[in-house]
Amino acid sequence: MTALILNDVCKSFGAVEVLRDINLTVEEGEFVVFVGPSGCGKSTLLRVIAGLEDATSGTVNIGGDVVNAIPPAKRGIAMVFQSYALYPHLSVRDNMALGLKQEKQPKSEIDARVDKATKMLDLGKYIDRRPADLSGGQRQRVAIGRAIVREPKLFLFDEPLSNLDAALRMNTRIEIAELHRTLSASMIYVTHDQTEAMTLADKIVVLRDGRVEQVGSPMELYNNPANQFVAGFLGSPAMNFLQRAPLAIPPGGALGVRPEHLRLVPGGRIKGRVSHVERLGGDTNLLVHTQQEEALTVRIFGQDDTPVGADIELDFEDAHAFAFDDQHQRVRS
Ligand SMILES: Nc1ncnc2c1ncn2[C@@H]1O[C@H](COP(=O)(O)OP(=O)(O)OP(=O)(O)O)[C@@H](O)[C@H]1O
Repeated sequence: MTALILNDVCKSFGAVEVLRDINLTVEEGEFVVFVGPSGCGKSTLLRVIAGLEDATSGTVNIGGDVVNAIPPAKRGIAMVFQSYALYPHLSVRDNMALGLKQEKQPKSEIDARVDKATKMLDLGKYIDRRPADLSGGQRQRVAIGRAIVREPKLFLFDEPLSNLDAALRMNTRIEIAELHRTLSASMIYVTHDQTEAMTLADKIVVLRDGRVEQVGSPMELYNNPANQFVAGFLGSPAMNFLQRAPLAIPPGGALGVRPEHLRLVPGGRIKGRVSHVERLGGDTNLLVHTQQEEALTVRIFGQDDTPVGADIELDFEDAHAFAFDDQHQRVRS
């Protein structure tokens, strides 16, 4: 059974079109990430799937049923928000159990599901605490636990890690990936963080201005971007785009080369001067001002002692370069 099918979903707020003709399928057990810049419509799309917003047109099909007219609580989904949305006066246990109590599930069933989620998320020590007595990461685990006990057909995550610091974000990201493996559940996850998208997704949906730019596995999008926007959005440091390139490109177009594909090579086709160096320990990023008056980034694996101001020569394998036309679409040779 397919977990979700969106057919021509549009959403406007008044005269403002926020989502345009979204078509998308999420297979059973798939982890799908919506990614895109701020304001592109990621959260609105998730809220339309959840039923927190109505689609202006188009259909939302969850687990085989068109749910446009069905309220959120009856859609078989569970949502985890950035803000946790826990009840402050309830304990961890009661926060997790509340939805099941409202569904009038028998007490033995509620206890069994809450115990299972508590073990899965290692929340045993905190079970009687209130949210105010938990860290941000623990609160988010409770919010995830509350979703798990519902045993939904589809999990929806709206930037769940945004309020956590970097180390905790990474740990919680790994926990979410493990959870997905354990539960084999269908999950949709919204983020503007491309690392989360790349590491968690079976399938990434890149959105821009309310439209789907490209859908594919992380490596498909990385290795085979359909256009300049996707090419520049995924990858850190971002892909370089050269207008005055050492290879033939369409008039008004650009040549994309990822920073890790540029090499310092005596006699290389690109000549420039190092304007800044970022030494990250494991990697070194050189910012280079080329003789063609373009700026680019070179990523060198490991430590490198090239100083600021050095004149350097760079090159890349032609197979690693992407050509884009003046409409920013990929040109395949
Ligand atoms: N209730 C609303 N009324 C009017 N406009 C809205 C409403 N909700 C969202 N928008 C607009 O819709 C657009 C998409 O917003 P949305 O929150 O879905 O973007 P997003 O991609 O999730 O952004 P972010 O990453 O910043 O959270 C924005 O321009 C926003 O201002």
